[in-house]
Amino acid sequence: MTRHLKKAELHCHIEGATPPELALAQAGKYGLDVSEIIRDGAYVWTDFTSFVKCYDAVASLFRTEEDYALLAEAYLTELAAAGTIYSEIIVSPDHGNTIGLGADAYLRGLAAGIEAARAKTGIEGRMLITIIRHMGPEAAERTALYAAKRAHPLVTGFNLAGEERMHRVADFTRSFDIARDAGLGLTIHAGELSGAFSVRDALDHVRPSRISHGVRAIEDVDLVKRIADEGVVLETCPGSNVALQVFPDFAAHPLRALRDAGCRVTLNSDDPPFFHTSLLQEYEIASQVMGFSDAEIDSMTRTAIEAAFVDEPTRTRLLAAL
Ligand SMILES: Nc1ncnc2[nH]cnc12
Ligand SMILES: [Zn+2]
Repeated sequence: MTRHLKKAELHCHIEGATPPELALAQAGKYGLDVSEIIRDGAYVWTDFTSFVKCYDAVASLFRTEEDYALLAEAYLTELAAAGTIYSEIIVSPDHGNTIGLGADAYLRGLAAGIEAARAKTGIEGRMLITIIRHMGPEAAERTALYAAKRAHPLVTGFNLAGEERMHRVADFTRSFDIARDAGLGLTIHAGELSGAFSVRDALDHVRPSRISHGVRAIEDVDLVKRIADEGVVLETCPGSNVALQVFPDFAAHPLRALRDAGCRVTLNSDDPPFFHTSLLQEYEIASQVMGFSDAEIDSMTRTAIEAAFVDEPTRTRLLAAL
């Protein structure tokens, strides 16, 4: 049991945290048919491509500042009930723009939800603006310029998500330069759908302090050593990886091997209801299926706080809370 352990996560896509019941309520609110994407109370997808389609359809059910506030508050309140003291949500102002809400209102709504959850439970939250690979480098640069304006103080980081098999990290270096110059923390989805070369690309071209997933680095022993030597933090999401068949099962997942090789690893939920998981369940899997001790799990939580994109007084306070 890990319910008694304090928890922290660095990697959850906020629209991907929508429970199907909330998606159904949102669809009812706007009179929309979601029978193509929700069946028997579960999201319908079969591979990464259909997952992204389903994700985008769910995102389109959130149309106002209040909708986004409700989503963030509900998610963070659930996390806090499971003992979570810190969460970074990955946000996409492009979704706000697509729906006609606009990026500022999108962030304001999410921030209101984070603040409401903090007021109720004490959980601390931050937002990482993401660019999306399959939307291409030009769209990414526009989003980076928007992120650099620091539209909300709770925006502290910058990520690259989306279809990893499209484009190379080198295509997005300008975006990352813009985000870095604005003082945002950097992380990149790599080594999830593509192999070790993709992680190497991210480290060579951007040098982020963290890699989102990074688990397929295990295919290259020299790269694993480099990650360990350079102290790069891996935001691992085992439940997501098994759901997307990156690995056939938890026994084949490299979390233990990466940790044993000296890599700094953390536990994360990614898109929890899509992958039939939750942060609590990721902790449970680490404990009950992968056999990590409570002390080993605590050290992953500590690593998450050490690598969090927060100011130093907040980090000190969070570390003291562990
Ligand atoms: N697991 C994932 N990988 C890449 N992009 C994503 N966007 C939402 N979930 C994602
Ligand atoms: Zn992700």
